[in-house]
Amino acid sequence: MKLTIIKIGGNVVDNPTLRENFLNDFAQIPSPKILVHGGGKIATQVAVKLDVETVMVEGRRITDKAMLDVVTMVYGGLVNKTLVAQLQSRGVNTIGLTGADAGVILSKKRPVKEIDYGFVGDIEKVNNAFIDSLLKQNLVPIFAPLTFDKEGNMLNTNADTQAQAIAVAMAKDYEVNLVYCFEKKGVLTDVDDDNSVIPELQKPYYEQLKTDGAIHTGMIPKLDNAFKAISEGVSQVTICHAAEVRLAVNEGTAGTKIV
Ligand SMILES: Nc1ncnc2c1ncn2[C@@H]1O[C@H](COP(=O)(O)OP(=O)(O)O)[C@@H](O)[C@H]1O
Ligand SMILES: CC(=O)N[C@@H](CCC(=O)OP(=O)(O)O)C(=O)O
Repeated sequence: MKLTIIKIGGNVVDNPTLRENFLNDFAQIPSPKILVHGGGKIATQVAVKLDVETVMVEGRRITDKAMLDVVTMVYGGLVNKTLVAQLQSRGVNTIGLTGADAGVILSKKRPVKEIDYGFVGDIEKVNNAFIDSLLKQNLVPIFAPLTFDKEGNMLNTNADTQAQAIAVAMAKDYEVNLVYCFEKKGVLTDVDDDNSVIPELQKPYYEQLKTDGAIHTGMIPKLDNAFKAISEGVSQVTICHAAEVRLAVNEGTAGTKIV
């Protein structure tokens, strides 16, 4: 059986037009389906208001106790519950979850090496049977990028990684189609030119573009996760513009396909 897993990033969540159109499209995608959201941009804005400094290293947020409080409020509360309500109004029976709810995504606090990331979690286990039980009740799970550990901590977890881990876990029982939606038309050879979409991306070309500096910043962890998903049993992985999500899901003709 097919399962569609869509990830949306902070630039989509934070843009009213993009978000509204995306939610209309998401509502039309056949179930079973899962939504994973980010929200890094909103967390940074709220942190400014609360006088908490944002530090990012290689696309990951250094999460001290004050920042953990911010991301728990923003991802687990504001963003997650707003998306739940907005999809409910479109007739989609959503249930919003962090990884701590029902113990669905267990993590380990990232060990301190050269860098102390603070309360950042590396995923150890996804309870795919629990997620499956939600899907079998015709619910649509919406995951916030938060996990938990056995010591009672909430942990901040990159949303691209969370989507990959959920997709890999669900691939045991489903033919999973994982779609990363963001604000560009796909993986580009020139990041400033939306007409330079790479239709199909293989690992060697990715490595070359990375070396050349054409692929950088947030696209690197996204692609590392995309290739991991494909190598661990996910049937299809696409990176595309949020406005093209239905094309990507229904026709497989939008954005960049990872092969
Ligand atoms: N070759 C590339 N093609 C497209 N985007 C790229 C590329 N290289 C770097 N990027 C950057 O990666 C960003 C996407 O990563 P990120 O900001 O983490 O997305 P999200 O928040 O949606 O997960 C784009 O906004 C773009 O600035
Ligand atoms: C550990 C870590 O970096 N977590 C991310 C989680 C949010 C996220 O991934 O949001 P986007 O998809 O919008 O980038 C962060 O706090 O920024």
